Amino acid sequence: MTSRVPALEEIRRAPKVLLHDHLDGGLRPATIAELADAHGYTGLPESEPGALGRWFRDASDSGSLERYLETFTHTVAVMQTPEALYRVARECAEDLAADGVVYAEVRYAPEQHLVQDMTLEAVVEAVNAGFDDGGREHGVQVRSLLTAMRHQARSREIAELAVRYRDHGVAGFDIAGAEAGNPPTRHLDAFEYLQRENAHFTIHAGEAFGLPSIWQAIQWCGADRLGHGVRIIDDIGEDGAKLGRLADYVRDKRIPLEMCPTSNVQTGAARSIAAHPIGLLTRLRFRVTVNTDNRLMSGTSLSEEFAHLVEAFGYGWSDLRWFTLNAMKSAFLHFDERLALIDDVIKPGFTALEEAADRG
Ligand SMILES: O=c1[nH]cnc2c1ncn2[C@@H]1O[C@H](CO)[C@@H](O)[C@H]1O
Ligand SMILES: [Zn+2]
Repeated sequence: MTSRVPALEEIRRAPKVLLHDHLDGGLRPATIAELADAHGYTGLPESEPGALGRWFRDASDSGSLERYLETFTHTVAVMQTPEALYRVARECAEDLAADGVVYAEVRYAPEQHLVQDMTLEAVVEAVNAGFDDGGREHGVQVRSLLTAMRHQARSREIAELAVRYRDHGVAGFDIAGAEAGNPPTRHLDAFEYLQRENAHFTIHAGEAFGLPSIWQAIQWCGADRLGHGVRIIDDIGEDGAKLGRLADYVRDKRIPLEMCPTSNVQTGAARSIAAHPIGLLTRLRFRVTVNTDNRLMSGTSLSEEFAHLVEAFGYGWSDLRWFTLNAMKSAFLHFDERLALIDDVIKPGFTALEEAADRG
């Protein structure tokens, strides 16, 4: 039986789409502990998996993006060999499938995995193999997005890497890291190159910094989607009555917002889930998508993010279907492939759940 108010266990069965999830933010605590042991990494704050998982969540609850990002030192430290990357990617696919995700774009920064002299290509191939094998075994399609770190200077090189692997598991490009002081225009060269190559990219913008960052990402860099984009709210009147020119542009052009509610509460970009701009942006029919950001640091899953929104805003099955269709339409996948997933997987899956809810 399915209920009218979607319950967590039912949401898990819905065919979902995830566009914003970091590979190095989604490891299983037990895997971190085992890899640390195997590779002689002694820097972990806790050794027992349960305590380690709690440590990541608590340490990420600081209200500051910079402090949130410090926790990645530990996950990146244990992802420095092809075997470790393969395992982490394969388990990621397994965990997403267990949560009912049918299509995912998972991102990571290849330049952070070169400590033991792997080449950038070896990094990409190890992750791709993990996604392929895990995806095939558990029934989920996982593509990667290659991230360049915004405080570093390798974005052009990483953009070229993304183009080289565009037909081999890599769906696009992204920049991430501390936003304040590192505007997207620092990487204009990479974005202009990607545009010339007809390639897709998203930019973390409007998370820890406001409208200028979003404006640059769209109007200077040409981003297809916005990572977070929560601060677009600064260009919208209190009750949504009046949109500024940038907010109008984002809505008119249907620019997808990759929203990550729990992560935003942890980094201080929103006060609570109930106070998260996703409520207003959804009412105003921006192209909102729901995402996890970092399942480990936020102790979450896509189903749990949906369940939080159901609780805070009273969303029903039709809203969850709408978020999912928004995400699938916004994926960096060819149009015919998006359509096939919508027609063959997403719509029938949601219809079955909705019909069961009507009968129940
Ligand atoms: O919400 C976020 N905002 C900005 N950067 C992030 C966020 N989550 C993770 N990373 C950064 O992206 C890198 C590659 O995956 C991570 O190592 C982390 O530093
Ligand atoms: Zn992110």
